[in-house]
Amino acid sequence: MTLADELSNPTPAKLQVQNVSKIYHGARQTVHALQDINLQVAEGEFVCLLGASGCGKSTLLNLIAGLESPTSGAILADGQPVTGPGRQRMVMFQEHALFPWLDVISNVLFGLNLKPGLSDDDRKQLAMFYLKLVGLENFAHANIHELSGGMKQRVALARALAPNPRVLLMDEPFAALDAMTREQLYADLQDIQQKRCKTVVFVTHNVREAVCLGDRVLLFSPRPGRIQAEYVVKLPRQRDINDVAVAQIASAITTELKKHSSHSLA
Ligand SMILES: Nc1ncnc2c1ncn2[C@@H]1O[C@H](COP(=O)(O)OP(=O)(O)OP(=O)(O)O)[C@@H](O)[C@H]1O
Repeated sequence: MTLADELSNPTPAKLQVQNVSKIYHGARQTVHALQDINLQVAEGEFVCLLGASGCGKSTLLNLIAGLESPTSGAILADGQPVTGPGRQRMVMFQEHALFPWLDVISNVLFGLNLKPGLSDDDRKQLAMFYLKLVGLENFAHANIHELSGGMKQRVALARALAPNPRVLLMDEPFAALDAMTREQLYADLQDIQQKRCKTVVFVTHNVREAVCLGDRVLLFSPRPGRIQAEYVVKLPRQRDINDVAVAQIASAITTELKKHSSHSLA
């Protein structure tokens, strides 16, 4: 590679979404879920996808995860086309999706099955490391049904983190939790993301949540989903969702949203 090539080819973004459209052909109707989405996410960046219900946020997340394929366009991770799920891109959903017949540590160990070359003892130590990171080291052998909703989401977070993915794809992971539990998880997630340098794409329809967490907030238009506006949030971390500065930016975004959408957002 020549110097000119080097200069004209900066390090590729961690994630690239290039002219992506997604159309679902159902038995009764065709849904144009996404249209001409272009997006670059840098390594270590926290990007929030914000928009009303049905505007295609989860669809985009699933495409980035490799769980679905775009109708047109391409998705690249580390410069390589995404053709299916990979252990560098772990997904966390609103519902914890834990295995109820396994205890807490076994659920986290399940995530480690994706990681080759480790002894059983290494895996157990790693699982305990991640349980400690999410504050559940004393619940390693608890049954899933013994945990609160917030604790279940913490186990799901530990399971997603355990294979040490570079990218976390989170689809409204805290939506079902009470406000206080959510606030604690906002703090923990920011801490983990910064310390472990994760790239995060986070779907939400909660404007304050997006501003509290995101380095960038991408506002989606209603169907077909397009990126309608982009907000760079320059507030220092750790951010608190109750900060006045967070509320002010959220309020400006909400005003913008109301201009373009008849749907209401939190
Ligand atoms: N597998 C599918 N088959 C057919 N249509 C689908 C499928 N998945 C999503 N859709 C449609 O695509 C559109 C976008 O859905 P998507 O779930 O991505 O929106 P969303 O912004 O994440 O919504 P919400 O905030 O309610 O989760 C919706 O109209 C939905 O009905």
